[in-house]
Amino acid sequence: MIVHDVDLDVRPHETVGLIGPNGSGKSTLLRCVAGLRAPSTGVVRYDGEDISGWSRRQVARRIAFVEQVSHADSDLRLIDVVGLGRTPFRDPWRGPTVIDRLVIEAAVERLGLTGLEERQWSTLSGGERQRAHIARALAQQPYGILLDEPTNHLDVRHQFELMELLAGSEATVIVALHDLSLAARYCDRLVLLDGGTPVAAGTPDEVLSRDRLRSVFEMDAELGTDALGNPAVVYRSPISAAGRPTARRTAT
Ligand SMILES: Nc1ncnc2c1ncn2[C@@H]1O[C@H](COP(=O)(O)OP(=O)(O)OP(=O)(O)O)[C@@H](O)[C@H]1O
Repeated sequence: MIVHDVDLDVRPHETVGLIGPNGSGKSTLLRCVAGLRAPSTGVVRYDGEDISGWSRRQVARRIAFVEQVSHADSDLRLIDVVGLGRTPFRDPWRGPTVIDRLVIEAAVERLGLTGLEERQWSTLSGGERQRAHIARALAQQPYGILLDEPTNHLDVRHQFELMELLAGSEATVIVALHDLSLAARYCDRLVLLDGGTPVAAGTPDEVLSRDRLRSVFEMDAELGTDALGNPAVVYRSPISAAGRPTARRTAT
């Protein structure tokens, strides 16, 4: 495959949401942008520079990538995992500098992980591990952060805190999300993938039309606002194979 015809220009400091159904190509596209997967055609450029010949270290000095899966079987402590974010900048023959320590400490605090620094990785909950990976990405002090479903293990409060952190960050952010309301509320722009191809890009209002929610997500739904005036997708029901909503009762 797997992803094709992508022409995506992400501007500095922008928060771009990648949305699309399961298997639509979000993770694959993120891996290409992260330099972990070479596109068979086309190029990935950071600030106009083709990254195809770059080392992992060169990429990691610019971009942090928070992938979806995180293994539990590690004997590292949380602070060691967050500290990995400093690796691209570190002299391999020296220990962490004072700056490294301060940056790591700030990232731990930012993700609400203070007090868990010494905990073994295997004893952390899924959400704590996910937040530690995001702290590791912040410790990298990157120009850009790529995140693949970073809210999937987080409780509601941490989901919102993370999205506020990303939207308010100086870094350029590309984040794959399944939660369309979070995407609409916090992303400047959305790119909608379907079958490996971007089928729409623009502001949440432009992208999340009722027709697209129907044709791409197979949901009878629409983008509106919640009681507080924030963007929110209201779902009525899945669309059946016959093209009609399946639920008898529909939410308003
Ligand atoms: N290494 C691979 N070899 C063959 N097919 C692959 C490979 N990696 C991914 N795919 C396929 O490419 C398609 C896109 O996968 P991808 O993981 O990018 O989707 P996604 O939008 O991130 O999905 P999800 O929402 O389920 O996480 C899927 O059909 C997947 O099965």
